[in-house]
Amino acid sequence: MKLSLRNAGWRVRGKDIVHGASLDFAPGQLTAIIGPNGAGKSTLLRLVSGLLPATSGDVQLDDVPITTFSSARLAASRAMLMQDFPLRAQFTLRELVAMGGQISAPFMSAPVRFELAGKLLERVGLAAFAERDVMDLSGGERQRVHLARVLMQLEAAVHGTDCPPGFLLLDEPISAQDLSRQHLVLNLARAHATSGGGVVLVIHDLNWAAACADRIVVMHEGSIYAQGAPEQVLTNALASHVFGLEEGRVRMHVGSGKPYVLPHDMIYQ
Ligand SMILES: Nc1ncnc2c1ncn2[C@@H]1O[C@H](COP(=O)(O)OP(=O)(O)OP(=O)(O)O)[C@@H](O)[C@H]1O
Repeated sequence: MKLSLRNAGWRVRGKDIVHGASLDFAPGQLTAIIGPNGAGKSTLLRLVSGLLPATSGDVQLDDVPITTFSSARLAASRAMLMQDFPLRAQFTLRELVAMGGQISAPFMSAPVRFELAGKLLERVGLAAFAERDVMDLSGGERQRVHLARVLMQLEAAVHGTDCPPGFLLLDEPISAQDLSRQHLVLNLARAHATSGGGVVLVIHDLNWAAACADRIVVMHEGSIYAQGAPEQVLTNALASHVFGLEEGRVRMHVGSGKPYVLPHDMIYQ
């Protein structure tokens, strides 16, 4: 399965928020989208998901416009973790995660659905809270239960088959996580790619982007400014032009060969 933007854009109130975006997302590949606040990253991801219809160009799954897909086929093909994740109803964590498969795998039996939900809760480090009310979670825990829910959406759709899962679209999935859970979440994203699913990740932390991505896409003022392997893209020239950092902030990590960024000299008085 291939997910593509073809010269896609979104315009509102006479302003191009995203314009002329052309990108292909492949199974097995993890793409990180980086860029300053307001650059259009979340809008681009919402276009990729089909949740936001493009006002110009096209978004395609296997060369077919995404707008023509049934909701069940779309739910099986891609799942999106939003930046904010409001919860208005009272469910246990297991129930919420199990609901992730309702549209993508409508014929899965309840016992199988609940068992798979339990396994996903284990993977996001929340097994002990499976029967707890979702309203009683911390911000970081809530973000991870929603990650389990979107993983459920994709994995339930291919459960018991040899088919790879669909595209996992994550908008700032580590924003509420401590350092070890950041690692856990990004490892889950990587595992999804290793199992044959595609991953597209909006992320502010340039060091995590460089460490975990096969490809970095840089958004700047609504356009795709650069794309490629982390070491090709994350240069001093880019850090200075796009992020306004002083020259010399980007270094190469000797062991991994990956770039890393030191945003400032830390001065303590
Ligand atoms: N409905 C809307 N009407 C007008 N402007 C909008 C609308 N939605 C988004 N924008 C503007 O579009 C720009 C891009 O928004 P977007 O959320 O895609 O940025 P982003 O790169 O994800 O930013 P951040 O890093 O701050 O999350 C912002 O300047 C935002 O204010």
